Amino acid sequence: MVSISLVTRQQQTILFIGGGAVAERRLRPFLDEPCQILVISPIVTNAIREWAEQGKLEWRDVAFTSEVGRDIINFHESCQLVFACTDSSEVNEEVAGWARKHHFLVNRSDRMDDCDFTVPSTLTIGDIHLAISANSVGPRINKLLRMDMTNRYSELQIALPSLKIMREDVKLLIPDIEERQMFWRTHLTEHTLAAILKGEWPMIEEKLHHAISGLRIKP
Ligand SMILES: C[C@@]1(CC(=O)O)c2cc3[nH]c(cc4nc(cc5[nH]c(cc(n2)[C@H]1CCC(=O)O)[C@@](C)(CC(=O)O)[C@@H]5CCC(=O)O)C(CC(=O)O)=C4CCC(=O)O)c(CCC(=O)O)c3CC(=O)O
Ligand SMILES: NC(=O)C1=CN([C@@H]2O[C@H](COP(=O)(O)OP(=O)(O)OC[C@H]3O[C@@H](n4cnc5c(N)ncnc54)[C@H](O)[C@@H]3O)[C@@H](O)[C@H]2O)C=CC1
Repeated sequence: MVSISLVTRQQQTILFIGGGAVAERRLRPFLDEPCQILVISPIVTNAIREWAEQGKLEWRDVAFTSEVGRDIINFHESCQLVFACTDSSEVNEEVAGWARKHHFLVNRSDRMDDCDFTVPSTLTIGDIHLAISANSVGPRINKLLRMDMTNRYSELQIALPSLKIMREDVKLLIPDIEERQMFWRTHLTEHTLAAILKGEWPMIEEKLHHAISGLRIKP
């Protein structure tokens, strides 16, 4: 299993066949991304219906058939990701076969062993995006880990914006990559992280500012 981060494009279509609870959960993270979302399903959840009404996605209230598949190919050329999340294994099987014929990657909600990609639990702390895959150990473990990490790393949120600015400052002040790496290895250590997580960011921030000021006055 390889974890990668997906960057979507405005003209890319993410396709959902089925519009139940699982589709809603998988679809939600795409709402804020630059992409088109197409849902093919006779029935959808209230949330999906509302998103369709608000123009956040396109919903076609039809069952998946090969004719619908042809239509999708004609109008959505750049649809590389397909979520087969109906409550029928036969339909999911048919969708997966159709999608692979067109070289699309498939996620099947009923069979992890027939997925080209799976969906991890995710949490976002400022610019940090953490993904948790448990290789089918069970969604309970994913959820517990996610909640634990959310609590554990919440203090980082305060530090990240300043750290980002400091990184740019240091880049300018130390043009050499190896020297720069040395600077960060010295000043941003495991102990520093532990201190930030304990709520000591103001003190760490001052120390880092001091170290960066030292670079400015170096001959
Ligand atoms: C393989 C995978 C699917 C894939 O990616 O293709 C998969 C498989 C299955 N999940 C099942 C059940 C539930 N899954 C959830 C929730 C989540 N499941 C998610 C991911 C994945 N689930 C992928 C593995 C990811 C990995 O570990 O790498 C999350 C992260 C993302 C998301 O789904 O959006 C999200 C956690 C969100 C969080 O962080 O809280 C809940 C709800 C809950 O727990 O609250 C329930 C129970 C209630 C319900 O029925 O809804 C069953 C049926 C099991 C059975 O029948 O017993 C299967 C099928 C099976 O195991 O075969
Ligand atoms: N991976 C996961 O996290 C989980 C996976 N599952 C699996 O996912 C399946 C779906 O779960 P839910 O969303 O809870 O079911 P659901 O019953 O809420 O939704 C099923 C959806 O499939 C649609 N559908 C049925 N036939 C269709 C067709 N021919 N074409 C297009 N759409 C069609 C229905 O209109 C409905 O919107 C379950 O049957 C189970 O196999 C279930 C729970 C969790």
